[in-house]
Amino acid sequence: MNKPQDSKDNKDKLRVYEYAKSLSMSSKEIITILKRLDMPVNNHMSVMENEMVNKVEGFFRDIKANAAAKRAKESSGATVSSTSQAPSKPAQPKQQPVSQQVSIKPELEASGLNNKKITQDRQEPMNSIKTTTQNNQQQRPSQSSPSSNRSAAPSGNRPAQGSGQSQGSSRPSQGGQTQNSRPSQGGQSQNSRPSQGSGQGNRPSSGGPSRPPASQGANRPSGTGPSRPAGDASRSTNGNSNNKPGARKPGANQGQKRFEDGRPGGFGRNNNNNRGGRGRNQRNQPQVFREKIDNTPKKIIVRGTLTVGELAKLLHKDASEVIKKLIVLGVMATINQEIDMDAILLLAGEYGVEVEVKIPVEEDTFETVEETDEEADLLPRPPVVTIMGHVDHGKTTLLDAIRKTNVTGGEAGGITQHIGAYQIEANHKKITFLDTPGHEAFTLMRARGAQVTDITIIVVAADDGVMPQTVEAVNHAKAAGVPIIVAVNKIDKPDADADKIKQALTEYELVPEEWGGDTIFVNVSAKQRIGLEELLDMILLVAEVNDFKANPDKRARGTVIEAELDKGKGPVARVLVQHGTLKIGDAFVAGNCFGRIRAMVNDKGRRLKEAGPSTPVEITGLTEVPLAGDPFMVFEDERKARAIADRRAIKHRQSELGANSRVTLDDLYKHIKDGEIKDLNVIIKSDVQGSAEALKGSLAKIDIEGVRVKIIHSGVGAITESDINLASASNAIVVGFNVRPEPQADLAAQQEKVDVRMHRVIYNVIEEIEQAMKGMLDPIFKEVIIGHAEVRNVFKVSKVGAIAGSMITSGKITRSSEARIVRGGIVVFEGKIDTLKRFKDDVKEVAQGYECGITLERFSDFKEGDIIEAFVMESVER
Ligand SMILES: Nc1nc2c(ncn2[C@@H]2O[C@H](COP(=O)(O)OP(=O)(O)OP(=O)(O)O)[C@@H](O)[C@H]2O)c(=O)[nH]1
Repeated sequence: MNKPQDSKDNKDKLRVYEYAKSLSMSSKEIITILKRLDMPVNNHMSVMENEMVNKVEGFFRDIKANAAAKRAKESSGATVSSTSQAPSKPAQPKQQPVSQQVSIKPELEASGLNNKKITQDRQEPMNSIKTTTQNNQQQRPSQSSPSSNRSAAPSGNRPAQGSGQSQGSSRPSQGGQTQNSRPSQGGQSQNSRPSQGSGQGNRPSSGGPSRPPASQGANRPSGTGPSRPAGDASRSTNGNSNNKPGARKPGANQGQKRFEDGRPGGFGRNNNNNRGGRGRNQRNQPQVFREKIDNTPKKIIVRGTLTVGELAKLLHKDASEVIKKLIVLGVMATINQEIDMDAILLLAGEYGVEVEVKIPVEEDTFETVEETDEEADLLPRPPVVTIMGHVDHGKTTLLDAIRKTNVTGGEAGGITQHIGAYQIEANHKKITFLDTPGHEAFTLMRARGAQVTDITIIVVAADDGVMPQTVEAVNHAKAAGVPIIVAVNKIDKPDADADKIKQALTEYELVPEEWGGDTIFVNVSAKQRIGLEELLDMILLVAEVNDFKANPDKRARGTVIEAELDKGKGPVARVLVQHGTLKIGDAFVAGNCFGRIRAMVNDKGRRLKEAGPSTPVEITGLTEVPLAGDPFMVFEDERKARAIADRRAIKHRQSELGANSRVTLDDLYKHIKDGEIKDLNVIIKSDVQGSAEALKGSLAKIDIEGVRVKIIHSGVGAITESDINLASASNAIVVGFNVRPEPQADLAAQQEKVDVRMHRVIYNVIEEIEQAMKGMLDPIFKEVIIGHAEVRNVFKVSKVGAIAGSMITSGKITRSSEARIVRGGIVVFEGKIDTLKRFKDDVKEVAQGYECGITLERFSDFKEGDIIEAFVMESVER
């Protein structure tokens, strides 16, 4: 076994890299620290003198004073803990050089219980660990270096030395404790450390014996273990092994118990220092262990993966203890390794700790993140209703009638304010109505990604009938998947014919309940206020069926309904709170703007302190004016809100420049192939109803490899902005048959990048769509170079610009080809050939070996020596 001298030798051999390894640190880090401490060090092979180790330890101690105290506390009395540990770590191939089977603690050994090798299988199930850089964890004290260091320090600085101590008895300095701790050392003594690692053979001898085994084991508070990898080490020691690292590790200490002061029992083998002293004392004196206080938290909050160290901290555990547990669970991880959520949950479960997983939302694009709430947190919320219908059918009158008749008693005195939406109460339940009737606003919002409406009311004048905008409204509501209630209005009129309306709407799949369908029809007179209550009842019924709920107990999210710059108040936004509760003082982002809620007013002109789900409010406190349909969300503070708004603004500008994601016939095939599209949404506008119907019928028959055409709207007349909005909101293309887009629609189509196709022959429409679905639409063009010319002279001619007197050096140049100017290998211009002349005559082409004069469109900066490369675009099969 180890003799003191041996250990000493070993000591001397401790290298920076070994020391670093023992601390789970990189050599570079240790070197940096040494340099900072003015210690002489060259590279990772430099020898770590005691003094150096001491200094490093001291350094860590200083900066980790708190952690040290904590750890010390924990480490104190523990009893030998789980057997678990010791597994060999097969899992980490990288690191583990040799098959290491770590033997278990001495005690166990003695009892003949250990020596279990933990096999890989154990680990297989959860190989969650992402990185495997380190060596054996066991040896590595999870603890971060500091801790280990600390321990090490006492022990005499060399972690490795531990073994020496192990002997404990023999080595005074070591303070018995350690014995195990540094197996490696032990090993070393005999062989050099490294070697030892592997060779257990040696170890045993050295280490084994040296270890006062059992006894020590006994002493060793396993508790300590945690903090010190040593604990592990010790185990290993016994057994054997690998320990190289272990050896160095301060771990050694671990083996030891910690003193009350929290320090590891020292080993300090060599050292003369107090620590060493202590170590000795330790042995001789009755050791006072601290009682272990279980300060395990009941619940921890996890936001994604954690490193072992971070998890240990959250659990108020020593990292090495956590590492051990993980090993038992089949996860090999070192302190700095990240473990995934499964492993976190498993480990927390081991400690009986509840885990709340809070994955942070992708905050910059918060509107795309769907928050899921616990069912228990959800409370019913008022439905949000939009009224749509044909012009003059009474939408505004109906909205006003509802607003006036159903103001709650307490708020009757309030002055009605236009804030984009209002709330009424019917049967003690609230209903929110959006103030802007019509499907244009509805679909515009939807095109901007905002889905605020829960229920739509389609108003149809009983004296007029189903009109084009009625149909549009129905299609817009259907495209949005929002439930429809039909309000047959103006039934007070003598020529009102409600049944005619019902009949007409059956064509659009709106069949009244009394006729066996599932659409609710209510006869009303907005003007005479007839049937309003029934209408409200029906709204509440639909709301109940759909079970609209929200969690009021979280930060607010919603949508901007309107916004404007008010002369007195500055930027104001009318927002509909959809989730959570909005409060005065909340910092928020609305679209690309941000602010802090200065004041909130409801539709009755009342100031509110907070607004829950489905509540429309007008807010001030914005820095800029957002857009209708912009998403709105509250953030922790204004600084964060500003940063997010800024990033959104930048991204918005970038995406405006970039390509759009809307489907077009040109890229339809790609979308189909990628499985992104199952239906091709089409809007048809035609000159007469007959052709629209004919087109609809023909397109409906198309079915190419399971992909079908879905007509989401068809109508007669020019293509309107509303059609474009619907297309944009529904990712549809627009087919115009014998019609043209209105100027506004044209503009909107360009802006929204909606594909609009105009045709005069039905067959062409069908063929084009079929071809697009098959990916055979347009030919692909490829460039074919037809010749080169070299510029020999440049003539400047007023009015004409520059003429390049050139020699055709290869192929030919034609008048209809395109050309690029190549100067020194760099293309300086590309464009069309303007003129091609031989002497004074325009020619169609000039062949190789002839001279000619060439001018290009919009280019006159020829230089002698330029190469003119002529090319044409030729179509190729897809
Ligand atoms: N007799 C009768 N007239 C009504 C009724 N509802 C609305 N009106 C009248 O119909 C006309 C149009 O009503 P609005 O409420 O402006 O119709 P609208 O659908 O909002 O019209 P736009 O805003 O132009 O789309 C007005 O003159 C109303 O007075 C009703 O129930 N009975």
